[in-house]
Amino acid sequence: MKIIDIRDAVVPISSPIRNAFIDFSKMTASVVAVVTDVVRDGKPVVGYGFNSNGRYAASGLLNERFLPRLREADPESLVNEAGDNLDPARIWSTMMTNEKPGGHGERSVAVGVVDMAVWDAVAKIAGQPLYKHLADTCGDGTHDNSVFVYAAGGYYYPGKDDARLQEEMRRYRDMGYEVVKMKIGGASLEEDLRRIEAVLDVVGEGRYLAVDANGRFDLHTALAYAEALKPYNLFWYEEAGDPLDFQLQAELSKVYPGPMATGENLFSHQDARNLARYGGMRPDRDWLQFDCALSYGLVEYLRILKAIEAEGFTSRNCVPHGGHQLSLNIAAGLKLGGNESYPEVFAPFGGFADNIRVENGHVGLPQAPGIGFEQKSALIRTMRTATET
Ligand SMILES: O=C([O-])CC(=O)C(=O)O
Ligand SMILES: [Mg+2]
Repeated sequence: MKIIDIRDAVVPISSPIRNAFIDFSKMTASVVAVVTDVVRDGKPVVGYGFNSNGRYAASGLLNERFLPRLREADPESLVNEAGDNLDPARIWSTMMTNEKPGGHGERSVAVGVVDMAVWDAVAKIAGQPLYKHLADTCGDGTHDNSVFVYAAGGYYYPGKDDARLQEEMRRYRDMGYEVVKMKIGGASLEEDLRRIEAVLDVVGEGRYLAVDANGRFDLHTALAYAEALKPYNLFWYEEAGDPLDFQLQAELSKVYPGPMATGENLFSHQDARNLARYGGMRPDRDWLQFDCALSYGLVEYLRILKAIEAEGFTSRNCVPHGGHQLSLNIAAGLKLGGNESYPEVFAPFGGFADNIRVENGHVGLPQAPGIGFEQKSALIRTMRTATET
């Protein structure tokens, strides 16, 4: 078998929302389709990928470096020993030929989007949902039947007052989510505390609310928020400071007793290991949010899991950023702590299969082969139209 075509496109995932650091008015994503010569149900198997959210489309990197390397490679060098399926690790190494280590930048996004499409194709060719394939080939042979998910939203946008924020959170709870997440750090501490209390009026207790500062704070501000947030006993306090400021994170963990979360802007197993080593993160309560789609894909995520396990964490510490179905499959197949979900933002990329409801804060998984894009009609339509497949 072989890859016969790889197509990429840029799609908007823009909206007027704002976190503490950026607005999403011009946000884009890359979509990639890997077309194979394998036929299932009378049609060629096509794997799809996209690059999560928060980083812009990587078309320059894809078209100048990573896709030409795959197109120029001997097709046989990209398949497994048996020659009956793609080999994600070999494809990864081919893409990374002549790339120096370190300074991961955003090439990890370009590699990540292709890697997602490759795994989708691999599971479709294997005739299994990806979570089952992962459990069998990279896990312990068993998988979780449902995954903890929380509803991420609570953005700042023009004209949004506390009543609108409360309505949004009420909708998430009505959809079956228990834990909701809101943005902080885009307003004064006083205003954010008022917003937090408004949401607590809806969800009842701090353990149902996570807050996300998107790396906005210096140490002084991070500590001031920590002090103010402490009494609420929140689900977590996320990305207080710059993603690479491990000392800030470590200082914070000395004074903030509640759970903290970070890692969505670390894009390699080396960076993940540094966070685990030097960031003061506590395996008994903290959460690691590496997003495989932004960080060289699932091939690299397997290395990330190994690296953090060597530092005392387990896969259950991981609740990836991004709200996408690849992480959902990883969460079920490799037994992570859960997955993010965006019920109302980043459409059609946020959210899960159309016909699977969230119940008691957990979501089930589709049975169809692949990652499950075909079970989310608006998303597969967007991907097919963009790549004309
Ligand atoms: O607003 C964003 O960039 C998304 C984010 O941090 C998250 O989902 O945790
Ligand atoms: Mg975040």
